[in-house]
Amino acid sequence: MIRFEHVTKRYEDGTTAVDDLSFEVAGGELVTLVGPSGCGKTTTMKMVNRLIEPTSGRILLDGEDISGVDPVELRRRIGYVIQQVGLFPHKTVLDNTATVPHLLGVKRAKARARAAELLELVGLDPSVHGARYPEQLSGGQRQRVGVARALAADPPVLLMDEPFGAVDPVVRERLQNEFLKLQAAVRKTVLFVTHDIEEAVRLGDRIAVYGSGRIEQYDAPAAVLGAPATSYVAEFVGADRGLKRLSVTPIEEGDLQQPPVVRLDDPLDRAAEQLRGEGAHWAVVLDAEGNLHGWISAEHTGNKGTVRDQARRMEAWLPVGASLKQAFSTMLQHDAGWIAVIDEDSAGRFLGVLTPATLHEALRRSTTADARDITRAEVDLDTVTVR
Ligand SMILES: Nc1ncnc2c1ncn2[C@@H]1O[C@H](COP(=O)(O)OP(=O)(O)OP(=O)(O)O)[C@@H](O)[C@H]1O
Repeated sequence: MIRFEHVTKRYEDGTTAVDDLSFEVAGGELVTLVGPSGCGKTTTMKMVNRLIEPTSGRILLDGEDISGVDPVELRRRIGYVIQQVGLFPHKTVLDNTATVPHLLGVKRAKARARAAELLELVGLDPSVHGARYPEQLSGGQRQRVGVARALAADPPVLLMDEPFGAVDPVVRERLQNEFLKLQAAVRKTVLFVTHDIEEAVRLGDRIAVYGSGRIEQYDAPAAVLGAPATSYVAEFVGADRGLKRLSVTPIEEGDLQQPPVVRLDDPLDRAAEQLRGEGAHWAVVLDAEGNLHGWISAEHTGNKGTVRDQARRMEAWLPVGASLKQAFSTMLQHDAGWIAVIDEDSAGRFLGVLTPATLHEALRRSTTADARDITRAEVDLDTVTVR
């Protein structure tokens, strides 16, 4: 979708801001450009909508060399969100959002109706916030309007330059979560500049870690954190990268162990026999549909009655796809040696359990070490020791 081919930008004073850059962003992908100040992120981004022209090399949008596209026409296909949102102070929020469609020739009433939809999409109530002026909004609300406005012409590509940089960390995290939900729905091709590795990891399908004018590593967040390509990247992502990786690695079905399972209506003596046979101290209890009910300890089996009489409710569970960080945190919160994992999409069907050992394995898997021919011993798990 967006392709950089040997792109270099040298400013007139001789500064090489971007040096022979080649990379590609797939359609519908969210790529974060992350790196220290002055490493060329903004220059990279501004070359995509021709606010800056490359010194050499080509940029292709959907296979078309953008140097031959009229900049105004090009920018209609590209939404642009910046930190200082750039809203018109004398226009209401609704009119700010409706500006682009209106400029594109959409009738005023229709443009405003679309603007109201977009405000709702970014979590603002058009009937409350629509009539306000930008100065009557909080910083976080202004950023939301900036995103709504960038989406107004429904462009396939979004460029976002530190869009959440000016708000406090709590609002920032909320905006990030909202944006991820929005992106799951609208699936734009996004280039997102940030100098914050946490933000890059949280939002990006892939991350481009910039050194000076060059990309040092371009990969999925888990891989950048798990197997930094250079010592520069390792230092940039931080010594706690193992912990960061927990938050970007989802629980997958293949990570799970299958413990002994009994049903609510099984007689207790049969459950006791089963657990003895398997040498287990506990079993997961499922209802007749295979959904998670709870668990039972071996010492509570063997009497008269059914499993239902002795089963305990299961507090420590998560849906498949939740992050390993949530899994770890749930284990700690419930002081549990294992947690149950269910499929929320099929009414809570039990899939298996995650233990500290399988969590550790899942974290190793997340580096895709095997695919890269990296031996497991080289995959560094220095900061997360799960015993
Ligand atoms: N118009 C310009 N003329 C000369 N040098 C420039 C110009 N714009 C940017 N630079 C230089 O190019 C380099 C890259 O700048 P750029 O703004 O792309 O970095 P950045 O990674 O986005 O930084 P930041 O995170 O601070 O915004 C820097 O050394 C900067 O000083």
